[in-house]
Amino acid sequence: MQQFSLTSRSEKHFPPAPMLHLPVDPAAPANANPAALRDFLAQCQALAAAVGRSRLVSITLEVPALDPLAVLESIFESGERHFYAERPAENFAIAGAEAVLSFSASGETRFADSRRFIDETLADAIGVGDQAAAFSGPHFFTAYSFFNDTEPGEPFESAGIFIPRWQVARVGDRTTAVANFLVAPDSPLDALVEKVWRAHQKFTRFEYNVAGSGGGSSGGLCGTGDSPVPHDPHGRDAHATQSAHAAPGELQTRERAALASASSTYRAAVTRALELIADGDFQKIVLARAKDIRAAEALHPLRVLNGLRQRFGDCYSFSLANGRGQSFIGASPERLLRVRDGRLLTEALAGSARRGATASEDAALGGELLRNEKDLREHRHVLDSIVRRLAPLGLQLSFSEKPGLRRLANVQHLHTPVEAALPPTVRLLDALARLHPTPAVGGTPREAAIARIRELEDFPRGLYAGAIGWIDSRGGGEFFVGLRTALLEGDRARLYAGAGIVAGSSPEKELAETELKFQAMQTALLGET
Ligand SMILES: C=C(O[C@@H]1C=C(C(=O)O)C=C[C@H]1O)C(=O)O
Repeated sequence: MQQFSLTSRSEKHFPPAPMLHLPVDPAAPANANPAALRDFLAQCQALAAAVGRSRLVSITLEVPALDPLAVLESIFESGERHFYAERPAENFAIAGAEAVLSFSASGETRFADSRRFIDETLADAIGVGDQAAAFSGPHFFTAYSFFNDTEPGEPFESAGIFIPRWQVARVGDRTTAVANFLVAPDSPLDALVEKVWRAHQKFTRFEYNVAGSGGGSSGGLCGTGDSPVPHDPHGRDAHATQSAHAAPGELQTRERAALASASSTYRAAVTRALELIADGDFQKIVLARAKDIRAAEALHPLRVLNGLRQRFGDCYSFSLANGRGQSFIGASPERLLRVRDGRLLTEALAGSARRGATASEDAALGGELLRNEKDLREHRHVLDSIVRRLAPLGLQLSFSEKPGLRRLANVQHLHTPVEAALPPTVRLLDALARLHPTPAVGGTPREAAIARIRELEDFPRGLYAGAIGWIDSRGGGEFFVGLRTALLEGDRARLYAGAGIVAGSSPEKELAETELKFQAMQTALLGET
């Protein structure tokens, strides 16, 4: 794997140089053999020699139907990076693993630096295969933490990007496989041919590994019974621990005390935020909690994910592994941004209520939410911010004046989709840099609220409420917000949930809302709670 450094060999090219495509059909019988592959790679090597540096080569192939999650689970190794995202209601899933090229950045320039890395990588990339196929070509799997900077020792960088060695994606009933590799002017050609040919064979006749996919479980309760002291991946005291060796609902006394104290810490933070709102420091702030739990055995991120994708069909079920044994998983309801065919899609999602047990209770709760002045105000802050932040880019946004409802298995939200044509001069990352973090997860005014989040929360957010997604070689891509999530390491999980606070919010109700939001992940990790 190569780590990219910003050497600025090319000045900012605008618009970016398109990726070079060679007119070779890798699926044609004449090409699908090692000798033809060798010729092709020799050609790539000549192109690498011409510029005096390695070139990223990306081969796209349509393959027989595959489930990308099953492929990733079959090949899963905890020492490798991976990215997985699926939204069943939109009928797509994408998986990628093993970094061929990676990049990280931090601070306020992280979006601009990422853009430069992507442009420079694509300027040197060579692609073959069906470019019209969905998810063809190299993809930049990307994660931005909530804050511009992360704290030392956090498992994910403040901006982390990788291009996977292999990628499998499904849209409807079509599956594409992409192999990416670097060809250096002096790469040993035979070894390269062998490696790429093996990958080709593997994905055209993929066999799932049903028995041993890495051990661990998607849940189960802890049986070790000793210390409920949380393992804290960030080296701080955790908010609350649910060491789940007790049956759900039967918390030990110490655990109950820890949960009660976490609850009162949260209520106190909300009360303080309400004072700051009354003082005019800001109008909205989103305050979150972290909850640490422990399972009976190692938690396998992809097995947990299988439960999430089944229960939350209209969310992004995702897993991001850092290759050092930690993964960040979730079922996020919130699209931050999608860019496709010159159109940008984003949304305001804020204002929450529980689901009802019956159709009439559910409809009544939804109706109340749609009329609730406090929730509508909370929602409006997000919509206004999206409009304010995107307007300077010259976007003409269209959205409806009144929000609708997004109904998830455990909770319902006020929802307003926002759409615009993207001017050719505006890039996905320009829009993302302006949108993130929206007041759905930060606050308004942005800077004043965000500064207080660090003060009022006593755990690092990391990727919680961050921006996670991918960018393709044509400038399209999709990002969602890191919500309804957990950070997994071995048998430990840290769950995150927050709620928007505005004048009129009640500490008790906000606490209940975070419990509701924890539920999705807690159930996926430990079974019914
Ligand atoms: C902050 C979270 O969710 C966000 C906050 C919401 C709210 O305050 O009503 C609703 C949806 C999300 O935008 C979370 O899930 O942790």
